[in-house]
Amino acid sequence: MAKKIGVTMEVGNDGVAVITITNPPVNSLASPIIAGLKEKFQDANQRNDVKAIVLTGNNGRFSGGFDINVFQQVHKTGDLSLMPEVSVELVCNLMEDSRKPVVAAVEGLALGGGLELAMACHARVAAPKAQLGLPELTLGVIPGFGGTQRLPRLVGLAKATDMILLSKSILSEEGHKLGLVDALVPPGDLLSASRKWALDIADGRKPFLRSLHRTDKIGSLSEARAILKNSRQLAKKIAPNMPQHHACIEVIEEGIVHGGYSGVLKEAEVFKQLVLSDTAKGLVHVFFAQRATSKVPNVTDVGLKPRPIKKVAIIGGGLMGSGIATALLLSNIRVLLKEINTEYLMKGIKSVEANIKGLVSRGKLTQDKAGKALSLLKGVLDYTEFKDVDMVIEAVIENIQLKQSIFKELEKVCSPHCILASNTSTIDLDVIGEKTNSKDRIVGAHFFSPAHLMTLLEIVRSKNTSAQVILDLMAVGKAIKKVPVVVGNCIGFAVNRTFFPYAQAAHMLTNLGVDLFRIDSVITSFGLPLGPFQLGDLAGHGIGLAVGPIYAKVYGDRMFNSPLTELLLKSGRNGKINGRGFYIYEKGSKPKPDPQVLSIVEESRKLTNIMPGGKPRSVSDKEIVEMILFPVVNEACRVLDEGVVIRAADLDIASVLGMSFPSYRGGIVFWADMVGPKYIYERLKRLSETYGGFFKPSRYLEERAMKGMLLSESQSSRSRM
Ligand SMILES: C[C@H](O)CC(=O)SCCNC(=O)CCNC(=O)[C@H](O)C(C)(C)COP(=O)(O)OP(=O)(O)OC[C@H]1O[C@@H](n2cnc3c(N)ncnc32)[C@H](O)[C@@H]1OP(=O)(O)O
Repeated sequence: MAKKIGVTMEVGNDGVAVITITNPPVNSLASPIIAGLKEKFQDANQRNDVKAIVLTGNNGRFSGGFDINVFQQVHKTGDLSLMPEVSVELVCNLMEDSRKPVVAAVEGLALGGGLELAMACHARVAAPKAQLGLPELTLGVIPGFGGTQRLPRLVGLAKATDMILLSKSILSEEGHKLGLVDALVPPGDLLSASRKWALDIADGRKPFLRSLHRTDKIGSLSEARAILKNSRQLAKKIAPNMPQHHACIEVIEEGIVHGGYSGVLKEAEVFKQLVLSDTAKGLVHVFFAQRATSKVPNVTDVGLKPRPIKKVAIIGGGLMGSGIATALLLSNIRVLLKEINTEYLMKGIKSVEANIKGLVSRGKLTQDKAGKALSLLKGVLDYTEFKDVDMVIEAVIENIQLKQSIFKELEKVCSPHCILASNTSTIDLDVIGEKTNSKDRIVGAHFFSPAHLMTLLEIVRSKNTSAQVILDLMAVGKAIKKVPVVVGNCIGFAVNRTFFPYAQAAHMLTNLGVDLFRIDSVITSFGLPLGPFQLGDLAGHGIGLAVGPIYAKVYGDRMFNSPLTELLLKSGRNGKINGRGFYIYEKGSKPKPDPQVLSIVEESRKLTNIMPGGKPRSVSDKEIVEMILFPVVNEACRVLDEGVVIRAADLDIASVLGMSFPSYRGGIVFWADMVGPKYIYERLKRLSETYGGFFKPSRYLEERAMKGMLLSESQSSRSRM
């Protein structure tokens, strides 16, 4: 059945017209809604029986803002005329400048364009816990329905810039204290209180306030300039590669200096420029791609319901096990943490406590909630209590025999409905479950470190994993505030597999004579938070050395063998964990490049002997980015070709959340499509002619380059799902 969407107006005997937006699930402001609002406001303004107006949203949600699908259509077509005229025609003329008072009755959420409509009303009455914010910058644009002008006038400039630049929403309780919300009432009284408020304005018992005309919260010009100066510094820090933050500050400043209406006009102009920016294209893609991950064919569309998961056992209290335990406890799931002896168990419990204390000290968790979370944790040394757990997550070291024996044991001690998950990052799930008869309930739950902070959860399914088990794990993932991405079974799964050439390419470049600290700095300027060498330090070089052979076994034809990691370890540098790697790590200060590493690099260069003519290769920054990230794109192509992910956009989300690939570049595949498959293919081909198989373009890339297709265009031919 088609969903019912539209705008309705009902005029009561009291002379109040209630205009209601209906566009489930979030009442987004799609073009027909905007047309409907214009029509109803025109009508209400003209009708003699209407004294005052209340604007509200159906089904407990005011509005989630402008319809983001329209941005996507504009990106596909380049046609800006798809954007309806709202800011002046509807918001200023029909609403704010209406001679009849308009009151917003806000419940659930008023975000983006939704809050902007509410701010154009002459008062706002809200139910408790309504979410209010202007998150437009996360989509690469700025508020475009006058929000850059009205929010500062309602909550003050400092608070408004903070909310807009950081895309931070607030609850209606805080909004009430700030003056954004005029009255806070129980949900059941929302409409009656709003009607009354509107009539009070109409009859002169309450002030008729137009937000855009207010100046009482802006302060003096010099105060405003000081606040905007701080905002510019903040923007430089949080968004060095994005245009919308600085553009937004310019627009706010216009309104401060030349008045709100001038600000509204500039806002509309800048908004249109930003909609078409690459940043907006990338961020809008990420918005929809993230939501698409929760749609898994034959899992989420076959009428299955997730089973409740209330108690989880974790085997191994190391870095991963304790992080996973923390994430579960914080979402009120009981955890049994199993270790092999008391010493390790105490260590594991202490790590969980430290994770939770860290959140309290950073103000992210109250003491009360911390106490509640820790009360749900129990340490054990055997399997006695495993009989009533709903799920086990194994998080021991990457040792095939050990994992096989654990799963064999789990099959005996757990109930037959219990989900048996492994947090392995490299080992084939089929091999782990080889010695069991429970292959349908064996699944990979690949968390990223630190597991209580990183949001990606790769759910790895083997050919045998049942749809029910995948659905259950997806539900747990969401409950613990992760973004689950379902992937197929292969060495490295989606993220580690796609990014294994990342460090290798960096090692090759260094062995070709390029300064390793320059490589890190070029890659961080591109937008990744850590360059490949610093990332290696963070993971620990011991791990790199241990998993190398596992990758070499299957992907050996396209690996670059660098002696650098081994030499580094020989010199006692394991990375951040022991304070020394490529960088020096001292408590309380930023990592410092260690000049002593250069002699180790020299030794590596001698051993590999790949510098052309024995001389360091001179490369531009652009070449560094290409030589490091194009091999990653090439591997992403193989991941797509083999059907390791359901859709290319899943790999984008996995790269953004698992590797911190910049979201404003849309993820690894989206970025590659923007650069152009043909260009990437040609560059890799030329590089492979000089430097060999490491750069050899994959069949998938070659095919798409030849046919002029995008990498994201085609579905896999050989699905692993
Ligand atoms: C001119 C203006 O200034 C410009 C704007 O207003 S830009 C838009 C600003 N608004 C936003 O950024 C809000 C974006 N939405 C959200 O943050 C969240 O969806 C929410 C907090 C509203 C709800 O979250 P939650 O309940 O978890 O539901 P969520 O799964 O995210 O969304 C439900 C569905 O609504 C869709 N949706 C949410 N907001 C939407 C919007 N503004 N436009 C179009 N679709 C939207 C989602 O795509 C999803 O669709 P799907 O079911 O087909 O996948």
